[in-house]
Amino acid sequence: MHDKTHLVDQITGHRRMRRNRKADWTRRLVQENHLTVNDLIWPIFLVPGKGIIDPIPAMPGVNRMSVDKAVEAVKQAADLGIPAIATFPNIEMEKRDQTGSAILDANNLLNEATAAFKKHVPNIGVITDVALDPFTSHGHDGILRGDIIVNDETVDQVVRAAVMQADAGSDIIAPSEMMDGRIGAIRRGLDAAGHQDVGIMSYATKFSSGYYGPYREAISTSGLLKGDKNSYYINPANGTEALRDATLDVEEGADMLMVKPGLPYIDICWRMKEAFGLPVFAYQVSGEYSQIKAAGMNGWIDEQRVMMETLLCFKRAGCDGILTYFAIEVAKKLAKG
Ligand SMILES: NCc1[nH]cc(CCC(=O)O)c1CC(=O)O
Repeated sequence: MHDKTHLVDQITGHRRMRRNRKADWTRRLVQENHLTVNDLIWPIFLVPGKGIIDPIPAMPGVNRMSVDKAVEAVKQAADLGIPAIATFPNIEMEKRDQTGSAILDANNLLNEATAAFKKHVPNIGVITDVALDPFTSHGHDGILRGDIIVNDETVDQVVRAAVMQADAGSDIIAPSEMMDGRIGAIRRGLDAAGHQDVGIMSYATKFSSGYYGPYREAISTSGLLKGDKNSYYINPANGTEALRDATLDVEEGADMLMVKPGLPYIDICWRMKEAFGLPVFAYQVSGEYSQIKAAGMNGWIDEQRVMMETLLCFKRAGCDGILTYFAIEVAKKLAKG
């Protein structure tokens, strides 16, 4: 018997957390959260034309694709077991105008792509955005009158666009433009058009964030945008206001909720899951992706490790899934085990 009492023994007594961490098998046994391919939604960028795979400089590894190439890529995503994609179009400049009228073209790039995916890759879900920013000459998500983004007029247009997107085959409408009353209006519009089965994933809490920079390069809105989006996106300082906004979306009929950006707003993910019990998704946005890529490419962090870690953290925070530009890479990694 040795009588040498370490100070630590007096403090911990019988409580030793490291027993469960001592071996790979104990760690696997007690792991609380897991990331699977079923958690992934893959956002993709579309361009007009044929045979185009155009790298986005600010997002290494991410391309803008013409519809034919996107069909091939989406087939690969489906084969890997990814449940859904989310599409964002880079519309020709000459088609952009003050009101984003090209969103009401039934055959616009977005709708053309949806129809192609539904035809050639029927077993993957297609999620489409109804924000006007890819279609406006000023890069704002709504209709600009003077220097005001007009709410109700924008909602009317968004509803018409949502019905057209559903007509083209979209499975879930994901409105990201943060106008008031849009979820209820879209729900009524879809139902009136016979699209009762088309869901709504609300970008319920979309913050006015600097993390969207690379995305704006990807769809060529960065050079257009005058001012900021502070009059419709949420102030990054406000968590309770975000919950209130999401509450309205739930009352108006949202089927799923989204938090955007992801990691810096992970407290909101948790609060939303606790508050509503609805499926909650995080959007690991372009700036989050590019940060990880850039640091990885410089050898400053282990990119693969941080990629997997961040996505697992979303699961721990209560998310049901993540929109991530890493989706294909992650799905391949998970398939290898
Ligand atoms: N409706 C706008 C929209 N749709 C998708 C993103 C960002 C996605 C990303 O950064 O990955 C944004 C934000 C913006 O440009 O203000």
